[in-house]
Amino acid sequence: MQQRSGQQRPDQQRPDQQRPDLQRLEQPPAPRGARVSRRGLIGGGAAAAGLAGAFVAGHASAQSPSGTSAGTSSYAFRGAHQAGIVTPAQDRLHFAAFDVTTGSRAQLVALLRAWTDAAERMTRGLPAGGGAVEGAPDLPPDDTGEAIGLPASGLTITFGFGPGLFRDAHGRDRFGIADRRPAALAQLPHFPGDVLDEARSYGDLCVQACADDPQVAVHAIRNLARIGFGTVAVRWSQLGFGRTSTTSTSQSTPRNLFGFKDGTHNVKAEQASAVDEHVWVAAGDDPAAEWLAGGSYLVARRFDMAIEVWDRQTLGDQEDSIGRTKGTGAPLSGGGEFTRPDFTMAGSHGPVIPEDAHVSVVHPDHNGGARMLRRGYNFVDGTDALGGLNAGLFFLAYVRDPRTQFIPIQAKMAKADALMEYLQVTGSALFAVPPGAGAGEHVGQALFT
Ligand SMILES: C=CC1=C(C)c2cc3[nH]c(cc4nc(cc5[nH]c(cc1n2)c(C)c5CCC(=O)O)C(CCC(=O)O)=C4C)c(C)c3C=C
Ligand SMILES: [Fe+2]
Repeated sequence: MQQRSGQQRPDQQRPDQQRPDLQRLEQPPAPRGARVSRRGLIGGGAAAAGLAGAFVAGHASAQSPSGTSAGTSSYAFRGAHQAGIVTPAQDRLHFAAFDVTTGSRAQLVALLRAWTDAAERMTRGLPAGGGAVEGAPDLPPDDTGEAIGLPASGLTITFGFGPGLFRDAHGRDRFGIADRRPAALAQLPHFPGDVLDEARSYGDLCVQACADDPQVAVHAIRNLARIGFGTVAVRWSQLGFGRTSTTSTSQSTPRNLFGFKDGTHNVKAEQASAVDEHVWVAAGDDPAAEWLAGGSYLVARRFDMAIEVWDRQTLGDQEDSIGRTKGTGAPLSGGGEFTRPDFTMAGSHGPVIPEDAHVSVVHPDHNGGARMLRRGYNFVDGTDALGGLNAGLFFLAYVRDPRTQFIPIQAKMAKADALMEYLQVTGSALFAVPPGAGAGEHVGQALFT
């Protein structure tokens, strides 16, 4: 780590903000055999369910939910862009990468159609199919049932396509779409500090399910995996909690497991021109892949944190590694959380924000203006053999072009970022995220027509 500046830091100006507690709703028990939706079970019957459904269709959008509390809100599945990108980041994540196990293009397209239908239903708070308990007793139910009685919980389901969908490991065109592969969709390079586990990396398809209730997110992935049986197989999945980003100015900034506010200076939904410039692929960006216009690229990287080592560092060293104060998230050059960092301000041993501080290394001013929409989550996957936490940050970022917005910054981080001393990357993947599905379309339809 770079020499500490030793300078007294300017006062912190903004009080710390607390995240509001999740509101949970008390659910009445479901009458046995009743033919009502998940929403019906919480809303007092089928009439309420119908009303709620109409409200969803009429008013919800990917950014603006219908409903008033975290539990009952829902986001429209269909639209120009997929939900779950600029949508205010929900508190829980279940992310899954799938390998396609069929060689049949028709089966793959049928799966995308079935996934679209199920995703649209589940994001409205409905079962994945007709219902968990409404079907014939001699058939497996077409919904697994663990979300009966739970509201939509702000669920969004976002689909992506990995490089392997276009050509297999032997270079074969699997589904007649190889010539439509976006030029930027290749496996990410190996970065110094990557200790990749193949079983936590790559994938032909991905599904990001975000919700305010973990059971709703898990239910979504489980049912999509069930629907895909015989066509896809789960390659890996990751649970996350405590979003580590704000994607809307309406949200307070959460904290990562290093204890620092994360997501302060992010691309946010309300900044329409920044979203257009840095997140959405535009028509003409890639002539071979016009189907991706209105979509984005998703970088997924699992960062294991050396939590116990970090916890033994002094507060000053932790703050120097980040370049911001731990309390308010203000830059070390002073002001409040949203004050612009002054990288030229001198301390007694160099700049007051050290040159190897994370925010200095990754700041757009030091990276040709490159920005990204970060949407990561904390994870704790139990403890290791020594009793240390298997914990970290599941980094998710949406960019218009990973070759200019992610790869150079990650490469620079790997070489020059003080934070990397406490991080190891154990999983990595890149996906092209198609635009939103219009009425009657399945997700990714333009790629197959
Ligand atoms: C390659 C991109 C990035 C990776 C990988 C990354 C990992 C990572 N970041 C933190 C903690 C923080 N990051 C913060 C800001 C920040 N991070 C990136 C990029 C990557 N981070 C950017 C572009 C920014 C914004 C910089 C700016 O414009 O000012 C912050 C500060 C608060 C904030 O602005 O969000 C923290 C804290 C961890 C722990 C981590 C991997 C585990
Ligand atoms: Fe960061």
